Parts: sequence; structure tokens; C-alpha cells
Amino acid sequence: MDSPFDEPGKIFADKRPLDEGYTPETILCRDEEISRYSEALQDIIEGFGPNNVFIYGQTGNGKTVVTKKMTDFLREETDQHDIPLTILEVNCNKDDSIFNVLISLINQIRPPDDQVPEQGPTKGFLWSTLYDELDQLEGDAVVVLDEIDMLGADNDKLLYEFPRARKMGSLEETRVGVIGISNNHMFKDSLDPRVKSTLCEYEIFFSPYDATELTEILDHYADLVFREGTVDDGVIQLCAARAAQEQGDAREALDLLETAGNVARKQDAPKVTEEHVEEAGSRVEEQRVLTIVRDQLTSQMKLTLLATTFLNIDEESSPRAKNIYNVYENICNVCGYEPRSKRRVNDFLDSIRLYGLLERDERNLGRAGGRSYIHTLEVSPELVFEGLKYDQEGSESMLERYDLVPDPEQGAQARITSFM
Ligand SMILES: Nc1ncnc2c1ncn2[C@@H]1O[C@H](COP(=O)(O)OP(=O)(O)OP(=O)(O)O)[C@@H](O)[C@H]1O
Repeated sequence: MDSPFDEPGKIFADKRPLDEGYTPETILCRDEEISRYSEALQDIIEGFGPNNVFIYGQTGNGKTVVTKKMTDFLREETDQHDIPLTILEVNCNKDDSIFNVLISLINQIRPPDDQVPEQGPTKGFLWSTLYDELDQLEGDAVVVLDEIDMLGADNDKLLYEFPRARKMGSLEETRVGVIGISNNHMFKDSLDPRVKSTLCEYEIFFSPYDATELTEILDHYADLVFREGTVDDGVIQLCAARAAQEQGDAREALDLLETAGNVARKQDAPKVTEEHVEEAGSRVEEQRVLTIVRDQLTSQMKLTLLATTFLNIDEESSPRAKNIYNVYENICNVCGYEPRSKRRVNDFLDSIRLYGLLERDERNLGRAGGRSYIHTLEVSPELVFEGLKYDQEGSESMLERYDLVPDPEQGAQARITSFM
């Protein structure tokens, strides 16, 4: 058998700049945000201690990459000026409970042979251990909490008491500044006013990129990623225009460009063309939905999405918030999850909507019915089911294990009816 692989190296020169963890040499189109960021962090370099900073904006707007660049500069500058500083970083999407966040913070300070175990310690023990460890540090500490909205109701102490730990007497020596990052625009409004005034000493909003900005960013990456002369005129602009029309998300624009390159490579084309971008567009959309459902939604959001999808398919019922809650509760009971309150499930629906999977309409249900929100699925139910079958690591999901995800081939109705 001949090798099924294509001849290497015709289209791509280097794909590393497209890796998720890659930090670009240059940050483009974010001068204003970087200037505000440096204003917020300048006190550290002058030895006056860290401030609390709240960074927010939609997904793919450069919040993480700009923060990474700022902390790199901070390390360099504090080294140069002999100012001891410890920077701790946690992604609350990965460490999505207060326990995991505390464990991660402690273990970043402790040496590898003295880590706290993941099971066993109580929250109280973890808090006092963290404060002890922090107080023994030389100099100040900056704690970066990315995707803080993922902590849900769990976050009050972390976002209110922690940034004021010295004022409250929990820390005696070390000054701690928290950089909180969120891509949920409603998160800030949902914060307790005390948390808001503590955390938002400095607030920096990252707006969506427009087509011109995305063109500049894509041009920069295209020079690094593609071989010379392999990207047709108009390809970058088309990718930028499509992503700008959606959410102004640089990650999405880069994904589209990479996928167009993959399509061109597969077809053994000498160049990436606008047709390749069109074909890539539908593939990326499919992948985007699968990634959100599989990797970005929490277990509770997945249960909420499954209930909403059932109600969208079922012709007999309407996807009103109230009905969604009932079906959600039934699903929780079957698979042994503790149902959350109605208010919390409404928060989950808001988050799912922000990912672009749902649309919400207010309906007047007549004199007796009052007003209600109808949640319409914006993507195909088959894609949702496909995403719900697996967990982040590609293993079978809890929902699939309990046989909750219908197989589209066999029709979903029977499965749905049992939850109504
Ligand atoms: N201004 C920029 N200059 C260069 N690269 C950028 C810029 N903005 C975003 N990128 C690239 O786009 C991708 C997404 O950016 P980033 O992870 O910073 O977004 P984000 O706002 O943190 O999104 P999320 O909220 O989903 O975490 C990264 O690969 C990053 O390198």
C-alpha cells in the first residue's frame, strides 16, 4: 500500500504559532489596553505593592495573551529592579472549584516534594495553609485568576476577602494583588457590590476586534505560519471579515485560516484560496460547537443544555425557562446530580447563550401565563448530542454512561418523552 500521507511542507512552514499556549512576540492592536494595564501594575515596579485588576471582554479578544505578556514584563522588570515578586496563575475553567484553585495556588508556592494532596484537606485548612505560605514569601504576590466566572457562587471569599487579606488581618507580611479575568460580560454585574469595589480597583475592557484589526493580526501570523506565496490575495481579508461578523474573536479567525490551509493541503493545492476558506468555514463552525459543548461547558451547564435541546426537538412542548427547569430536574434525578436552584439554572442558560448555542426571546403568554423566556437552540441538535457524548479527554461522558444522550440514527423522541 502506498503511504496515505501528502508530501510534507508545501503550504505550512511552521504551525507552532497556532498552538493554544503560544505567546506571540508582538501583541497587535491592544496598545490602549496595554497602557491601562501597565498603569495598574506600575506600583509593583516602584515597590508600592500590587493593585487588584479586573479584565473582561468576550472570548478570543486577547485577554489571556496580553496578561501573559504583562506578567512576563513584570518578571523582567522586577528582576532588574531587585524587587522580589511571586506570580501565581490559575485557570478556573480547569480548576473549577474553590478547592482546586486553593490547592493549585499552594502547590505553585511549595516545592514539588511537599505538595498538598488533592483529596482530604478541608477548605478551612487550605485557606490557612495558603495564607501561611503567602506570608512566608519574600516580597509581594500577584495572583492571576483566568475565567473566574467558572467558579460560580463559590467565588465570594476568593474575590472579596483574598484581595483584602492584609486589611482583614489574614496576612501580616505579604501584599497580594488579584488579576481577575472573565469572558462573561454579565459576571461583573452579578458580583456582590463589595466584591466589585475590591476587585475592580482597575478595570480594563477588551472590545471585540473589527475586521481591520483581525486582518492585521492574521497577516502577522500568516507570515510565520505559511510558506511564502502560498496564501492567495483576499484570503486573510475573508477570514478576518467572517470572524468580525461573528464575535470579533482572534482565535476563531486563526482557526479559520489554519483550517483553510489544511483544506488546501489535503487537496494538494499550490495555494490557499477563498474557496478553501468557505469550505473551512463550515468545518470550523462544527468544531467550534463540539469544543464548546465538550470542553467549555461545566457538568451543570451540560445538563441544562441537554434539557433545552430535548424541549427544542419535542414538538409538543415549548422551551420555556420553567419547562427547561422541570426536564433538567428529571435528568439530574436519573443520573444522580444534585439539581441546582432555578436561579442558578437561569445563569447556566445565560452562559450557554453567550457561547452562541442558544437564542432567548421574551414571550407574552397571555393574561394568565405572564411573561416567559423561550430558549431556542441555534445549532443542530445532532451536534449537541455528539458533543455531550464525550468528556474533555475524549472519554465517554457521564451523560452517555447513563444513556441520556439519544442516538440521532434511532430518533430522539422516545428518549425525550421519558423526561417530560
Ligand atoms: N492582539 C493580539 N495580538 C496577537 N495575537 C493575538 C491577539 N489577540 C489574540 N491573539 C491570539 O488569539 C488567540 C486567543 O487569544 P486569547 O487567548 O488571549 O483570548 P481571550 O480573550 O483570553 O479568550 P478566552 O476568554 O476564551 O480565554 C491566542 O492564540 C492569541 O495568541
